[in-house]
Amino acid sequence: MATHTTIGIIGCSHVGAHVANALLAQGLADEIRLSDTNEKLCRAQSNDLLDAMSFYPRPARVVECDDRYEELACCDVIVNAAGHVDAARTDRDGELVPTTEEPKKFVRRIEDAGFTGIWVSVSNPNDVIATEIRDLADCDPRRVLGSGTTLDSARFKHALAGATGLNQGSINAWMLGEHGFSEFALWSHVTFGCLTPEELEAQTDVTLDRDALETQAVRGGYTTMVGKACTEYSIANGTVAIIEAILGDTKLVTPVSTLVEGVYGVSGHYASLPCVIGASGVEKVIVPTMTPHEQERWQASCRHIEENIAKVSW
Ligand SMILES: NC(=O)c1ccc[n+]([C@@H]2O[C@H](COP(=O)([O-])OP(=O)(O)OC[C@H]3O[C@@H](n4cnc5c(N)ncnc54)[C@H](O)[C@@H]3O)[C@@H](O)[C@H]2O)c1
Repeated sequence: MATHTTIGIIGCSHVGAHVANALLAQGLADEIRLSDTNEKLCRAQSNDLLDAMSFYPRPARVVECDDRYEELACCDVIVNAAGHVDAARTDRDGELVPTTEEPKKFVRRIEDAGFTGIWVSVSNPNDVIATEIRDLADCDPRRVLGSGTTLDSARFKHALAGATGLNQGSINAWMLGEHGFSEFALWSHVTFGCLTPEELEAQTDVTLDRDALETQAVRGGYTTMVGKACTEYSIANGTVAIIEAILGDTKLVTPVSTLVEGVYGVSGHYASLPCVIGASGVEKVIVPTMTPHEQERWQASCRHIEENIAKVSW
């Protein structure tokens, strides 16, 4: 673990503020640097977090940086949660044009000010924005990752736990491809404890409706969105799990959006695959053996990301 950990957060509305709170609640940061173009919001979030300091396990500094992005260059990790979630009311692709405008305003400024840490991008469309940040930073791709299907894989486990009555922590289940409607469940690698879905069905009275469970994972965010116009708890905790793996160099294996290079015919942009996360960021991309059907779905999902990338420029 770095001796003095400083985490930057760009965009401190629902997601950014929850990331900050979760980091402080877990005692993972010595300093949090908040940036938001909405200065009133940035001040309010800083003040609210400082008001909570008595209840966190250890003291930390919270620094309000507004849009003075260079002040984030000293961070170990920068979380990008700058976005326009209102444009994603029915589909994350709604944010394609407004949210790809944002990294152009800060990535080069922060890199040129000497940032050498890891970018963890949460903003949507997640794979497009992560590709953009890496292109703008023009850096080792290990230094840039998107939260990708971290959240969707947690949603898949939520659905599977509901269907089986088993604890989510005993379920190993992955959504891969785009963080969006084209993603797919890697059913060939789902396990309950050490049982395959077929073994579980043979030994219990559980019957898994695979299509319905996958739909719950893909569409589950919109159950939350219709009620509160954002999603925040799961993504914030998932992002903090990634940050913890970077700070602690823990070699966590988790699905994140990473630069795809020659995976089942796909190259040149970000999409989610299982990755080993450590101090350098994405330290290894793991390519699971996919069935022919999963390969087709992976390629179709990546085509959707490529079509979106072709619609914007940076
Ligand atoms: N990857 C995931 O699983 C996941 C889950 C939930 C939300 N999201 C995405 O995360 C992003 C944030 O979500 P939210 O609900 O907090 O969105 P939001 O629209 O409520 O807040 C975005 C914040 O970013 C700020 N901002 C915009 N441009 C900025 C810039 N250039 N510099 C600094 N601040 C800037 C805005 O002022 C605003 O406060 C959105 O893109 C959303 O779609 C991703």
